[in-house]
Amino acid sequence: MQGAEALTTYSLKSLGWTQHFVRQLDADTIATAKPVRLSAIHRTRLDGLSEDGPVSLNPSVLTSEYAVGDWVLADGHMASAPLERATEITRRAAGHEARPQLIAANVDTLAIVSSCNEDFNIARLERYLALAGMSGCLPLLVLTKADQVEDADDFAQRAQALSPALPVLVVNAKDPDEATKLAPWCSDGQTLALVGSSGVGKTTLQNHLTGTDEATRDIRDDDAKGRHTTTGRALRPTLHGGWLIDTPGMRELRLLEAEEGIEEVFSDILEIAAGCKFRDCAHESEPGCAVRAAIADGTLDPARLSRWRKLEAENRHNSETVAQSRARGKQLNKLYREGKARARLKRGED
Ligand SMILES: Nc1nc2c(ncn2[C@@H]2O[C@H](COP(=O)(O)OP(=O)(O)OP(=O)(O)O)[C@@H](O)[C@H]2O)c(=O)[nH]1
Ligand SMILES: [Zn+2]
Repeated sequence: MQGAEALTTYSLKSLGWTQHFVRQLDADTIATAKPVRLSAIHRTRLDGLSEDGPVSLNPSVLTSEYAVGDWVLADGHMASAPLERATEITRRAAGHEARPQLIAANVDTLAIVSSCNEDFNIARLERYLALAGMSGCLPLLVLTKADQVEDADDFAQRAQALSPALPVLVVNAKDPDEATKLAPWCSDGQTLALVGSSGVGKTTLQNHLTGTDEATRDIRDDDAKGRHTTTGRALRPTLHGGWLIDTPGMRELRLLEAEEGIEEVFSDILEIAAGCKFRDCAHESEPGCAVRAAIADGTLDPARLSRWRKLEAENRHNSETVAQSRARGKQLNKLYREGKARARLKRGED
């Protein structure tokens, strides 16, 4: 390794290769397979990283079937279809058709970034948690701009109340030492992605984690390709032995078929609703409504109920306008269950 980035090689493990992918190969393939992790998807070409360094491959299926973070097997310059993903982040595509659009694959942890000020919004955090649940990624909550408020811990406590198991970090993203609090989630071949509103500090955190600032990043891209571009940088190595995925779509994720994720985040309400007299109770004016009773006796926060309603309504709206939603939904549910199982396994190992 001569310092030139193009010569850098990685072991499969450090690229994020796990048993999940090994299991998909038969005995013959394992010996000869050339696994490649995709780092950028172009119109007719795929960039990837292999044990032997960066490669450029020709797709064997539509390029829209591939996502940054996918694993493929290379046969010469030909890429196989993507291996079955461990996790999959999709969003509702812009425009009338509203197809599900792949954002990224095999992201281990989805960091939900919010600042400790105007941006802090419990309903939005719940949306992102639902999204993480649906994608199969483990959620991590990062509260930035701790240096700009007096009561950062208060924000952390309110966020923690969403789920006791949720890791919550409070940082001043501009401080490199504080940014390294995210290192455990992007070390040892682990892949991290950041979501959150504009201006909350995602770029600042990513630059610290990858050891680049915008200026040097631009210069390096000029050097490598002879033109100014950051498209090759969708999958970037961190200083800690892991990966960051940052695609344009990652920044504006919307809910898609997130029902299961919503159910998980609002499981307390669903448990209460199980006690309603009518199975299809709308919790409006029906007799024997356990949800309204819980609000009346103070066990359920009415604001939380209305956030749940809003999210459900929005999700229904999104889902109805999505063509192919059923097939995709089934596939997502499967991934979601696998992700949950994997998450449990991981927690057990800690
Ligand atoms: N004081 C303080 N400033 C911060 C912090 N995090 C980010 N900023 C500043 O907020 C501004 C926006 O930060 P970015 O990292 O560009 O935010 P972003 O989330 O990448 O925004 P988009 O690129 O629009 O998605 C910059 O001026 C940062 O220096 C923080 O924790 N404390
Ligand atoms: Zn009810």
